[in-house]
Amino acid sequence: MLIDYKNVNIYHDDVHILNDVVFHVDEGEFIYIIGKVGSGKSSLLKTIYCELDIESGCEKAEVLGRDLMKIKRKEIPALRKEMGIIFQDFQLLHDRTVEENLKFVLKSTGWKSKSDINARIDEVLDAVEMSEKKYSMPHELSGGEQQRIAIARAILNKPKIIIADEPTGNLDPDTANNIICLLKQISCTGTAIVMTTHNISMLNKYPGIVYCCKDGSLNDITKDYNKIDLAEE
Ligand SMILES: Nc1ncnc2c1ncn2[C@@H]1O[C@H](COP(=O)(O)OP(=O)(O)OP(=O)(O)O)[C@@H](O)[C@H]1O
Repeated sequence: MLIDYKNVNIYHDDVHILNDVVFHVDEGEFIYIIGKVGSGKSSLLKTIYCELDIESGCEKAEVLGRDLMKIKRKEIPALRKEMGIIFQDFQLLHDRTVEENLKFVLKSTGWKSKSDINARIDEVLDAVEMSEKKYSMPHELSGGEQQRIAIARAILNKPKIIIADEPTGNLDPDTANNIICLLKQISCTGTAIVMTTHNISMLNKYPGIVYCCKDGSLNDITKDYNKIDLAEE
């Protein structure tokens, strides 16, 4: 199991955000986290990549074999290296080309060989169908293209999990559709995708496991998500 949370409590300072969270992720799973604004979706994701601490006393909080209640600060970069993280606002470096954005990540995660670096960059750009934009600057790309590059960056180190916080939040419906389709294809290669979204129409189009944050709880609603009024979420 890649993520194993049992009765995890999530706080911001003293404010309780989610109670008794039970959350599991296995290889290749495609997981949506839905819920209203402020319901705790991003907070849950932040615990997974250790931006938000999990306090001791929970039953189990494991990500990629690490116990998040015991993990040390210095161990966090190695854990993050094993996951890809994608944000709504892409977060590319705007002072350099697409190729240099990708090279920067590879070099800072220990890649040394120039030929390996170049080959991996070509592979990921091909995977997201952006080979032609290798030498473009981020500002020369559309929002959807920038998100594709952010996905290329996230898969550089062949992560076991991709965490995506509203990856289609800034995109028009067609472009959003393409991005979810791309993430779905990536999940078919064995990488688990955990994604927050307000884009409920995708849930039918690209089925997956659906969790909902509501009233301080996280519930697996996969079996009945189309029976509840998702227009509210
Ligand atoms: N850094 C912070 N410090 C204190 N409280 C925070 C912090 N970040 C978020 N919160 C609070 O935690 C709650 C959950 O926020 P979170 O961002 O997880 O919600 P969300 O479901 O992701 O919302 P959205 O759909 O708007 O992204 C909100 O009440 C928010 O105000």
